[in-house]
Amino acid sequence: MRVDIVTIFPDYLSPLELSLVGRARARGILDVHLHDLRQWADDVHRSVDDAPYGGGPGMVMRPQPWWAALTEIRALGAADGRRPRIVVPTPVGRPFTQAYAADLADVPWLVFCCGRYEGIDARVIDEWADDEISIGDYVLAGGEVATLVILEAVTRLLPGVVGNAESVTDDSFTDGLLEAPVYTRPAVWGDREVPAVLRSGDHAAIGRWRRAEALRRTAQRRPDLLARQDQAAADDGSGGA
Ligand SMILES: O[C@H]1NC=Nc2ccccc21
Repeated sequence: MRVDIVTIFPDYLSPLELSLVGRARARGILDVHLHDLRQWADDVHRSVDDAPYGGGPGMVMRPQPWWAALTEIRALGAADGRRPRIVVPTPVGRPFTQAYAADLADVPWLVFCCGRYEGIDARVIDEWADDEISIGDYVLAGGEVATLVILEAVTRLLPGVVGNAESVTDDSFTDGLLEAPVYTRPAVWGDREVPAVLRSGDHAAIGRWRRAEALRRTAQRRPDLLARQDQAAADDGSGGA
């Protein structure tokens, strides 16, 4: 997978050199290219923002640098007919979910546009954005952190990135439930003991315990996920969660 990221703060993306994504890059599974938006700004001050029409607080990112940047990046694929899927992380986007990550993991070339200020001129979004994605209902200062979140979730789904393929399929949200609690040695820590069933060696009982804990946790913390499960079950006629 090729990923291009356009930002006015390239250093903000340096975590992509570390850990899971860093290893995927070192192994050639992911090919990341960072671009400083300012290199395309057409004025001597390299300005990327301006006052919003209609007034209001803050500044808006100008169309010209984005248009030039995305035109040049898209042209990289012209020779061999490749076209990127252009993603704009934004608070007004579609919610990012595990299913959305799985969708993006199948795309050979992603381009992330990191907005700052009050956002990017709407004409850029209208013309160029294939996806507008929100990572949650809270306010960040820009799209860089959201791009890191989206890229980590997508990268771990790429073949060969996560050693134990099972840990990708049975983690939270993949089966629609929150994961059960996890434990490791020692068996007793202070006055707290690991649930005996997990040390019983009875894998059927362990599976039942984990499922019950996942359902209990999900009902307690994310009843919305259970409702989604029940609706999905109703749609395909099978039993509830
Ligand atoms: O405000 C944030 N909420 C959710 N997603 C975002 C993506 C880019 C910029 C800002 C946000």
